[in-house]
Amino acid sequence: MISRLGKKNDGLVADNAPSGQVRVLVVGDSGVGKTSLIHYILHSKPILNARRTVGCSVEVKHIRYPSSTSSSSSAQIGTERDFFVELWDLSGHERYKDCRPLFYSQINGVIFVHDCSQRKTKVSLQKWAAEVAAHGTFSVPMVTFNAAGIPVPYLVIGNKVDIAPKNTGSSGNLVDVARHWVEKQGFLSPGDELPVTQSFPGNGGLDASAIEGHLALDAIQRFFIDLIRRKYFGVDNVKAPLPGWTSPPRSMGPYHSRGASLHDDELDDSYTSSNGQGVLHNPSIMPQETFLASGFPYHHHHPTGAGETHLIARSNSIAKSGGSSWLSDLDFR
Ligand SMILES: Nc1nc2c(ncn2[C@@H]2O[C@H](COP(=O)(O)OP(=O)(O)OP(=O)(O)O)[C@@H](O)[C@H]2O)c(=O)[nH]1
Repeated sequence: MISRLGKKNDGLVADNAPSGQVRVLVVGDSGVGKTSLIHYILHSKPILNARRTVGCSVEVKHIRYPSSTSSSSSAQIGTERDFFVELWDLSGHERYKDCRPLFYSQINGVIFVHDCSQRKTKVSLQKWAAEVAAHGTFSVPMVTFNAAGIPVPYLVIGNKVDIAPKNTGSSGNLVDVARHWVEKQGFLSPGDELPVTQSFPGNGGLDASAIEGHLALDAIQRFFIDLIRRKYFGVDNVKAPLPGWTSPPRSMGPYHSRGASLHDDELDDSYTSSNGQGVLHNPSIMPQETFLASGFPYHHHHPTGAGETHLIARSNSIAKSGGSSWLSDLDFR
């Protein structure tokens, strides 16, 4: 990836080295799909064999800013800079509870993930928020603390909507869920037959291109760009809504004092985007608090033991160096 950086692009000269980096923690209970989500964010396609994370794994996404999703008013004419978004994928397993705080350092943003098919993972987000708030150090913290009790923006992503019990009028059956989603996209009218292929095991197959649009990648990109803007451009886009999202009236203010937590009823206060790509909650407090839904039909196997990804050596090196990350070579400030 690094070799691609520094190319001239439409007459705009980018620096030879990335201009900076933001760090995003991705937390939530074991098995909610954090690794799978990160893979999708990076590669725009579902992962084939998600493996349980050992300790912590870090993936890096390259973003060119101003990008096509940034607002023109914020763009600096004639400049285009490269940034890295570090996605720190923390194992949700209890056995790593004690070592996790080692990774809660210099955080620019947090993505909380829960599994829509298991309500307790949503309730757990309060615990996760408290853990990050108690042990984290934050880069460019806000003066006030938000609903999660942390001083940096966060996203909440409800994953596995494909297998979650629905309040959408469908039965919760995978094919029904896919039909509902395809209808929302405008690909199908109610009553039309859902095109299925034999490529998807178990249910006779679903069209992959329809499935793969279920996470609002654009909203996530905006979140990353907002973090970059906060850190490097001093722009705090607290109240600006994402384009294409409608917002119901809401009385809650943008921030809560420290000690506040993510409440279940807040997580339930949902509405749907006008482009139908996801579910977004709490619009009045965007982008500090943005709620998305995602889900892709997966094979269900979550290997343990021998199948685990082995990143513990890297994790240890972070511990030994007293918090200075092996990713420090990516921090080009
Ligand atoms: N049906 C469905 N399964 C999913 C989805 N996302 C992930 N999975 C499956 O859920 C299991 C766990 O996914 P992971 O991405 O490893 O979960 P994790 O949160 O990283 O888990 P830990 O590493 O233990 O913290 C895997 O079998 C995935 O294939 C989804 O959107 N829908």
